[in-house]
Amino acid sequence: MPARDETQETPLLRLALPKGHMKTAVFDLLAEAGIRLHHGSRNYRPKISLEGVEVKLLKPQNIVEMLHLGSRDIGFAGADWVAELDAELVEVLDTGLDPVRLVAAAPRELLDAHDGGLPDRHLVIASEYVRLTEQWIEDEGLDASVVKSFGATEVFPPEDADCIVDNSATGSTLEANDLEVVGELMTSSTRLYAHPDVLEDPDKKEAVDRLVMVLRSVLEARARVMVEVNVTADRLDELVDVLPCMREPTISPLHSQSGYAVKAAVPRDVLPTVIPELKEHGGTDIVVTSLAQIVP
Ligand SMILES: Nc1ncnc2c1ncn2[C@@H]1O[C@H](COP(=O)(O)OP(=O)(O)OP(=O)(O)O)[C@@H](O)[C@H]1O
Ligand SMILES: O=P(O)(O)OC[C@H]1O[C@H](OP(=O)(O)OP(=O)(O)O)[C@H](O)[C@@H]1O
Repeated sequence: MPARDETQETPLLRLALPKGHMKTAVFDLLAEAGIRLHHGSRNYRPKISLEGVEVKLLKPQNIVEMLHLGSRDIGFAGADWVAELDAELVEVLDTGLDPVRLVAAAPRELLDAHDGGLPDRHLVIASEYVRLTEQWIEDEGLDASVVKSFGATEVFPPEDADCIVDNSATGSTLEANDLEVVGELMTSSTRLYAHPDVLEDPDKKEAVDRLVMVLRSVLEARARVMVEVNVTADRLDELVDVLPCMREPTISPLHSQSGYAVKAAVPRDVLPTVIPELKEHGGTDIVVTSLAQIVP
């Protein structure tokens, strides 16, 4: 472990936040959870509004290494780099943010010339993910060697490699370079990882659990909306039957006994079917509102 400045107060948690692709979504998540960060554009040590937490911005690959070495306690990183670096970390939260697929891809021309598959000869595969690529070569029983890339992997074929292994989000970089997916090694997303020892320390564990709870509450709230609907007493039961909710809906009598107001946190993606169904089952005055946080 690197030398520590003993004159500085030891933080309870040393948190690593990602620079690069994953930064925006992670910073938005923290902001929605009410966690403020103060930093200048070139300052990699922002101040965080969580007592006892010290923050540093690092590239995700380095976050995995620092967590593995134990010089950081918790940090956000992609599952792909945790797998590539074979790091023994504990995943404490999968945010599901910035999902990517780690894929093998080859030039369309090459595949077309070999009945849609890879040629049966020695292949050169370019990738930043050398370990995972070597594992894939073994799993697929290929005769291949890996050339390590440091970005711009898609430009290697056809002259400098036969195919590539790289992450793909929208697929537009593969498309722009005439590459077609021939295999999927894994899927990845932004996750919060901890060094195993952190969870053995009760104070640190409590701080991690609290952070995970508030972040999860934001993710949960993003996936749901609050639906409020009025209904007459004779149709209450049939309306409640078509209303998906977390546990039981809240039912309140309307003024002058004219019916009920029903309220439930509903998964956002069922709205297109649920709203018409509520109307069909006697619902009126339907109001849908966004949620900020849900703690079950
Ligand atoms: N659209 C995306 N493109 C690339 N990596 C992404 C994307 N979305 C999420 N990630 C994840 O981000 C991590 C890599 O982050 P990073 O910002 O360092 O990417 P990079 O390609 O090395 O960036 P840079 O182009 O700045 O070198 C990986 O875990 C990867 O899975
Ligand atoms: O599927 P897409 O939405 O096109 O995104 C995936 C691409 O984005 C990243 O590249 P980046 O722009 O970071 O350049 P790099 O390869 O040089 O790191 C990644 O390495 C892929 O090449």
